[in-house]
Amino acid sequence: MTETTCAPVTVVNHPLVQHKLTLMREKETSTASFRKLLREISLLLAYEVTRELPMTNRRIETPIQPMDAPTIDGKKLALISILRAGNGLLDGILELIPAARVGFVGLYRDPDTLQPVQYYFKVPQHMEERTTIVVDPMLATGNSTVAAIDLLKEAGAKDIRFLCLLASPEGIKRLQEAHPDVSIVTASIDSHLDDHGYIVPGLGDAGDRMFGTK
Ligand SMILES: O=P(O)(O)OC[C@H]1O[C@H](OP(=O)(O)OP(=O)(O)O)[C@H](O)[C@@H]1O
Ligand SMILES: O=c1cc[nH]c(=O)[nH]1
Ligand SMILES: [Mg+2]
Repeated sequence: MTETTCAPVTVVNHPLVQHKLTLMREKETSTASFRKLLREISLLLAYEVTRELPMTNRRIETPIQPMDAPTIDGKKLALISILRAGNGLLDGILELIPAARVGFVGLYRDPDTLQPVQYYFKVPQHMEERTTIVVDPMLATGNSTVAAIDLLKEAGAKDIRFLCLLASPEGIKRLQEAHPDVSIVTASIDSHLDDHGYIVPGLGDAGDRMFGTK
């Protein structure tokens, strides 16, 4: 029997990330602070998720002499946010790579079935030519991420990475079974899911905490 080899799962253990994540987990943290921390963490996680981006050389002139210098071709990158909470990770990465193309997959998780319900889909053209980074702070059951990546692959995407803040072991297993080619970057793999599909210890509902809804 042949075993499927999965793309790597990277946990970003950097002290700055872990410190900010602890502040985000605390239930007394305000909506304003939560949003600010998510933005700050997104800049740090962007460093890891963009590590293997393809580079090209561009001819430039330094004050001393011409050289072929490495650059990222931002236009070849597609950043895909899973609405709503994905936007909290998107903004920081977009600030670092402003030329990136941006898409949105609108999904919410039905609280009873824990199945994703799609309400929006808009992605850049020529997805097959791009490196795609999908962002959503929470990988819980994995149903939302798997559904989003199903849709992105139907749209042509091939080279896909997934960035989240918190992952559950169940969500990682589900994503790896459905899409073993997709690498995962996260700030933490938490303990398990509770009976309502929430990550334990987690941070609660990321979208509600970002936007002050409930
Ligand atoms: O792995 P899953 O079990 O599918 O759960 C994770 C999903 O749940 C949250 O979104 P939610 O449905 O709350 O929508 P929101 O971002 O609009 O709040 C989260 O941002 C993920 O998209
Ligand atoms: O713990 C969880 C699970 C799903 N969605 C969230 O926002 N948090
Ligand atoms: Mg939510």
